[in-house]
Amino acid sequence: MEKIIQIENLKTSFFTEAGEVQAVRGISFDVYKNEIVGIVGESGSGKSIASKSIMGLIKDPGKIVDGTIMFLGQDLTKLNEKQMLKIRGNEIAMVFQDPMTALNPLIKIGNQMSEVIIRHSKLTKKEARNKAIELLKLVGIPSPEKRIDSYPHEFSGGMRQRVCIAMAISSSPKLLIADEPTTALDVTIQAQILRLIKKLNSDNENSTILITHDLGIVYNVCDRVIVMYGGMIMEIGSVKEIFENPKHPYTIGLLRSIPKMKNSKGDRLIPIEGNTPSLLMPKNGCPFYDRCDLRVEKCKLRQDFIEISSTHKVACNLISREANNELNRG
Ligand SMILES: Nc1ncnc2c1ncn2[C@@H]1O[C@H](COP(=O)(O)OP(=O)(O)OP(=O)(O)O)[C@@H](O)[C@H]1O
Repeated sequence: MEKIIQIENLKTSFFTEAGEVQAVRGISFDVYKNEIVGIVGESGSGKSIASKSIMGLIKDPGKIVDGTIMFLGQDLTKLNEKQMLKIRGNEIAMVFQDPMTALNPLIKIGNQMSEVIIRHSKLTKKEARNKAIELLKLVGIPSPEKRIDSYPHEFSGGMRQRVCIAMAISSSPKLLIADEPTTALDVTIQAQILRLIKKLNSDNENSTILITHDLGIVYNVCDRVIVMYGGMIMEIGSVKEIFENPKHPYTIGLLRSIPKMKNSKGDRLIPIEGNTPSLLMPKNGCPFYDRCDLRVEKCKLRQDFIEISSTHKVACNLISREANNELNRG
C-alpha cells in the first residue's frame, strides 16, 4: 500500500517560562492512501499539536524539536513558511472544530470559496464561482446557486462545517486533517458530517486523519486508530484490533468509558480515574503510570513498542511481560 505520509519520532515542545512543555514526545506513524486514521485520546494528549506539527502551524514558543514528516518525498519539518504555504490548504488541507474560525463573517461564502480556489488553481473568477457551486452541491448544501451569495451567519453550524469541508477539498488534497470536526455540532448533524467525510474519502481516494476524543466516532468512521496519551502513542492498530483486542490498559479504560447505545440502562460508564499527566518536563516511563491499576516498577522506565501483529502495536511493559512468558513457554 502506498504511504502518503510517514511520521518518524516527532517531538514538539513549547518553551514556556515554567519550562519545556513536551506536547508531542516522539510519535511515529504512517498514513496510507485512501484510509481514514483516527487519532484518539483525552484532552491534552497531544492530538492537535501533532496535527498542527504536520501542517507547519506550530508557532513560537512552540517548536518541532526532533523527527521527520515525510510527505511526497520531502521532509515537511525542513520547509520554510513560504514552501509550507504551497502545501498547506493545497496538498494537505485541514478542517477545524469551529467553522467560524475558518470563515470570515464579513465575506459571502461564494467569494471566500472562490478566493481559495483561485489561490490553488488557474481558474478565472467565473470558473471558480462555478466550481464553488459544484463543491457546495457535493457536500450537500441545498440550492447552492442561491446559497453561494449568503454570509456565514446565514448558515447553521452543520452547514457552515459543510462549507469548510468544501473549501478544504477544493484543491483535491492528498491528505485531509479533520481536528474534532463535529465536536461543536449536535449528534444528528455530527453523524451527517462524518458520513460526508467518509464518502469524500472513498470517492476522492484521498487519506484522512481524523482527530477526536470520541471512540464511538472512530469505530464508525476510521480504518485504523492511534491512541495517544501524555504526548505519546500508547497503541496503534486497525479498528477491529483496537476494539476487539485492546492491549494497553489506557485503551481498555477508554473503551470502558464509552456508553453502550443498545442497552444503556444496565451499562455504567466507568471513567478512568485520575488526571492526565503534566507535560511540563515529564518523567521517563509510561505516562499512564499514575492512573494504571496494573502498573509495576518497570513501567517507570521507557516503554518499547511490542508488535501484536503487523498492524497492531502497543507501548506497554505488561504486554512485553506477557509476550516474554509466551516466549519462555514456547
Ligand atoms: N501554546 C502553548 N503553550 C504551552 N503549552 C501548550 C501550548 N499549546 C498546547 N500546549 C500543551 O500541549 C499539550 C497538548 O495539547 P493538544 O492541544 O495537542 O491536546 P489535545 O489532545 O488536542 O487536546 P484537546 O482534545 O483538548 O484539543 C497540552 O498539555 C497543552 O497544554
